[in-house]
Amino acid sequence: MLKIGIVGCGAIGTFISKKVADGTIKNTKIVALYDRNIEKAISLSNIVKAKICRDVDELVRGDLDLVIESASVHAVEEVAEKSLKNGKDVLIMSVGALADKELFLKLKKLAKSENRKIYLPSGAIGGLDAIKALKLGEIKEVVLKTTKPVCALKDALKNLGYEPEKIKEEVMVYEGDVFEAIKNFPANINVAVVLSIATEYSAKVVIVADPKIKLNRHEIFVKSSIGTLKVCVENVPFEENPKTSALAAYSAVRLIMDLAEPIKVGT
Ligand SMILES: NC(=O)C1=CN([C@@H]2O[C@H](COP(=O)(O)OP(=O)(O)OC[C@H]3O[C@@H](n4cnc5c(N)ncnc54)[C@H](O)[C@@H]3O)[C@@H](O)[C@H]2O)C=CC1
Ligand SMILES: O=C([O-])CC(=O)C(=O)O
Repeated sequence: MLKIGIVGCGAIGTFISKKVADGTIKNTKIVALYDRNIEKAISLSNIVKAKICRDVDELVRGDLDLVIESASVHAVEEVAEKSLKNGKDVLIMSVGALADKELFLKLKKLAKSENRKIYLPSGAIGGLDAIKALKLGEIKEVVLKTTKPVCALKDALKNLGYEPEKIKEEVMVYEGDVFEAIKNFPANINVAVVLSIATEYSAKVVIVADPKIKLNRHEIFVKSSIGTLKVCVENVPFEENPKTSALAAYSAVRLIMDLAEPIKVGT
């Protein structure tokens, strides 16, 4: 039985928990929950009957095997470091935090010394299986173009001085490197960082706000000496959190299911 603790009981944390509760993910139990908004932890505990923890320290000290971070980029350092130091594997959804190379290398070193794993799901994008193989050649170009409805980008746009309600036509709201992208769109573009980690190449990122689109679209372009990959995913957003694509949560569910599979499909 795989015992899981969840930090961040929002759209993704709740979705994964429901898939454990309904038996889609077998031989697994959610045993501990933490959310800085206690109401979120309480409503999730009504579904999975797990212990509600006061803080991350209490959660990582518990009897569990895997901690899922589904909170925010700001939570990653504490959750991952404390999980690994307490002998737990960690699955990170807010991969954007790892754009900080120092943090990435610190956690990698810690996972190695503690003989633990850090899992980074493909999240809301596809093609990482092929991209990891393309990386064995020479990567020449990596581009991610993300188009989301204005409402999904609203908070970030306001911080950047846009008036989201005045956007009536599609508009490019960002073009630049992955570091500034995740700084400005921390809840929208984690996928650019996972792409950069997989390719070990700083992706060029373009973000478009489109008032007419209903889906979250990610267009991925990777050129390597081995070949070129073009993938376009069009994701249904979560009703509870339109910033997040359902595929991101399904990808984590799949990853957890695969931990127990005797046959591994794909790279
Ligand atoms: N890797 C990927 O492809 C994707 C990653 N994400 C990221 O996954 C994370 C979770 O996404 P959602 O479930 O949609 O978000 P959400 O906003 O629905 O839920 C996040 C929950 O975490 C809690 N929280 C936030 N900061 C916290 C902290 N420091 N400590 C404890 N609790 C905290 C909030 O109160 C909230 O209940 C976000 O960072 C999001 O940006 C989302 C979509 C795709
Ligand atoms: O869910 C998505 O479409 C992508 C996303 O929010 C992220 O990468 O942060």
